[in-house]
Amino acid sequence: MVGDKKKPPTLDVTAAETPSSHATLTQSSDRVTLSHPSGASATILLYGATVISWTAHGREQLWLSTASALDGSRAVRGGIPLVFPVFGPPQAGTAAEKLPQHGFARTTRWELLGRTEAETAGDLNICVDFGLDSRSLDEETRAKWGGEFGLIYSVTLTSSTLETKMVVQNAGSGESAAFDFNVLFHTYLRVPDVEAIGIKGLNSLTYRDKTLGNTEHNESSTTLRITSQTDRVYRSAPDEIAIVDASASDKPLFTVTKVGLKDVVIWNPHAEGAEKIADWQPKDGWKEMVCVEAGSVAEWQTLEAGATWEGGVVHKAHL
Ligand SMILES: O=P(O)(O)OC[C@H]1O[C@@H](O)[C@H](O)[C@@H](O)[C@@H]1O
Repeated sequence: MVGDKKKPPTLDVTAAETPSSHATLTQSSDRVTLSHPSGASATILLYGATVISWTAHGREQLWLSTASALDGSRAVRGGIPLVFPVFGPPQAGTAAEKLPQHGFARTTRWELLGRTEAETAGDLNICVDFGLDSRSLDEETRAKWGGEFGLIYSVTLTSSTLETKMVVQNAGSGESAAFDFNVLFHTYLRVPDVEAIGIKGLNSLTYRDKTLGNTEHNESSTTLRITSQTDRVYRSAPDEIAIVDASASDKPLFTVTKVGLKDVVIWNPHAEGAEKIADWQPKDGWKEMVCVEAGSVAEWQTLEAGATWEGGVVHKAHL
């Protein structure tokens, strides 16, 4: 159950335009598109509340496979899929063991709750909220994970940023209602050339390398370069990660700023991984993307009955 206190006021989301600000929200049966007066935009599918497009500075900022299903038949390959309540393949012996990889949030249709607008530092913020709770899961999914939860997912667009924020509420009662969860924003950033980018902010962190049998390592470079298949979980990362163009004097491409989230996952399947992913197209699309995924995934987050957790990430596009 999504708590009423947290639930934003439901506005007239079908309104095509707000004349005073020239911000628009258009809605169809399967998606919502936000348009900002600067020309920036964001499109979110109700299926998985998956952001499938974010434009700023006149260009697409996210990578989306041209072979991705967008009809609700499987998780979207690209954009920003939501990972909840488990990250990766669930471990046997955990409460999430029967769930599919990355949980059910990305493969469940969410409810559109409403839209709000505000002005900060002279820029308009357009925010749209989506809700999902345990009562709206299908029987099969409910049988696989017992948590009584409410989620509110907010996507906020400004002229150059896209913020994604999640509120998790434990709607159960009694001591046995506590549940453990992981949450992660699986952002596929579009970059001009992945082998020319540098990722800054990870130096001296411990990471688990999934390409090396989940072994633990220490990051020794100040700038991570992607030269082969990369799949790493960096623990307790700093809140700001910079993605720069290392071939152009470290020109900033993106800044990813997390709030209330502990870890950062860096993933690029490279040629060998992309080949094995059925819905990955074009096959050499790995050259134009990098996943910089902020989340809390290295350890479980425990939420007691009645308690609320929140965390989010601001993606800033510099170009
Ligand atoms: O194919 P999926 O389920 O969307 O997952 C994509 C990738 O997601 C990343 O977050 C994981 O670290 C990778 O191990 C995984 O391959």
